[in-house]
Amino acid sequence: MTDHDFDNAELLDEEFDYDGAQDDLADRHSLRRVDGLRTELDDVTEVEYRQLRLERVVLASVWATGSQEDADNALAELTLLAETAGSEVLGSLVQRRSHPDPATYLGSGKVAELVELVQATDADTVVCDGELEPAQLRNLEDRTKVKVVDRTALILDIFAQHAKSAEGKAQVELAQLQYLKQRLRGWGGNLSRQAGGRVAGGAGIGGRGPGETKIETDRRRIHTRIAQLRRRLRDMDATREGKRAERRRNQVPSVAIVGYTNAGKSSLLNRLTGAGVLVEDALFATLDPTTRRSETDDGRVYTLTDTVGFVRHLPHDLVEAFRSTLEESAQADLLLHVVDAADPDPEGQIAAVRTVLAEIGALHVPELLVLNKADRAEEAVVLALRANHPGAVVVSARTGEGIEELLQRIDADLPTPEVQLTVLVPYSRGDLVDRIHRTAVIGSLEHTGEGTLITARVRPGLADELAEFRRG
Ligand SMILES: Nc1nc2c(ncn2[C@@H]2O[C@H](COP(=O)(O)OP(=O)(O)OP(=O)(O)O)[C@@H](O)[C@H]2O)c(=O)[nH]1
Ligand SMILES: [Mg+2]
Repeated sequence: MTDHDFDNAELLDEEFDYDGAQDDLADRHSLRRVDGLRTELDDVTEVEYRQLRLERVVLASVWATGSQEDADNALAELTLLAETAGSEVLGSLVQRRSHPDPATYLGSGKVAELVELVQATDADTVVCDGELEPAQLRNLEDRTKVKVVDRTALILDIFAQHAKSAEGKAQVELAQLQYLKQRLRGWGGNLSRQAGGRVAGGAGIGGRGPGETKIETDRRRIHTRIAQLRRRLRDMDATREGKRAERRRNQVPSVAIVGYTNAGKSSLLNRLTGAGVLVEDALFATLDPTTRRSETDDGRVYTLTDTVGFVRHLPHDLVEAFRSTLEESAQADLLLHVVDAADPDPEGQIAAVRTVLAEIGALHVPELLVLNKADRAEEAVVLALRANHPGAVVVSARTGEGIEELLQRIDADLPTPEVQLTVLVPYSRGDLVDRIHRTAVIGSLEHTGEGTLITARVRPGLADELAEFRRG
């Protein structure tokens, strides 16, 4: 169940309750098994999300373009990703070269250093930045004698740990299977060769997905499973689309909160609506979209949706799997693009987010840039960002600074109702008057002997329903 599962009547008529999202964190750290995945295909597709096991990792990265600072930022982000996955980062190693080595990712001298680093730190996993070829992973495993995973596997692993709704879990499993499918040849044998070694358990990063050796024995079944997941996701999307259509019919404008992971999207939703959504200083805390209702000063209702954060080089399989979730943003009336102004590279984050927005066809939606964490950001950085992005609003979800201005900007940027009319609504139709209050911009309102006389700007759907009461 996602938070989308409310109906429109509820949306218009009731306040949302506290939804217990704060308990997410406790949930997330406990043992979980995905329901509904173990029916027909017991032997291959049983997916177990094991209890978070702290892994001892070292990071390896090839730095091809950009400044030293870019390289440092990239490594800091990889560290944060690894920690989010529950690992302890023991060391890292960066190599400057124009291309990764086709056989071993790092050049041979660096591979020798990596082997030493693994031994010296007693690490059990190497995480390489970027997306590696199966052969590169295999060769590095042969040399280091520990498990080697890439950035894509790491992100998939975080998503697997964080997925909560049935839809989110299905989406992550689909992405994991797509990723594994391309790497079957490279993985299975390699890991079984190492049976008895430290990686034999198959737990931890890259091992939390579908079991590799079993999968290798039946590739066809992966395809069956993928088809099944696709079907299931299509059905779920149909349900979601039904709700969206309902909202469109009632013409409730929607605002989607997008932005880089950890930018403060959930904090902002909480600040704007008191929603009680999980906030965590971790990457990809939010995977399931949460929708809350809000109101403009003149009482028009709109929805605010918080959704999964973006990251540089978001794995393509994940974007594909999460397409229907992400596409919600493409259908919004307004995007609040939240930026962490205290991040070392906010412009890089903005660019990465826009790349994903382009990929999901959301560039046509009006965007309001929100520079968040103003309480922590350096003034010079905020000034530079404002100069580059005129129209951006500076806020702090933490202190509340700028929130009033933001609300006003949302008001102003929401689509305004198009149809100007005067209606005389009989007292028996209080429901219509109520909807006018909630969706229209009211010019004047007067109680007369025959009913309520209202002059207002309303949206076309409501104008149609009011046709018989029009006086002008
Ligand atoms: N100092 C400061 N910290 C903030 C502010 N807004 C959010 N944070 C912190 O930033 C971290 C991430 O906040 P979230 O709201 O979970 O960010 P998110 O964008 O929803 O992150 P994901 O769901 O993981 O993509 C948390 O530790 C917040 O407390 C702010 O205005 N100032
Ligand atoms: Mg969030």
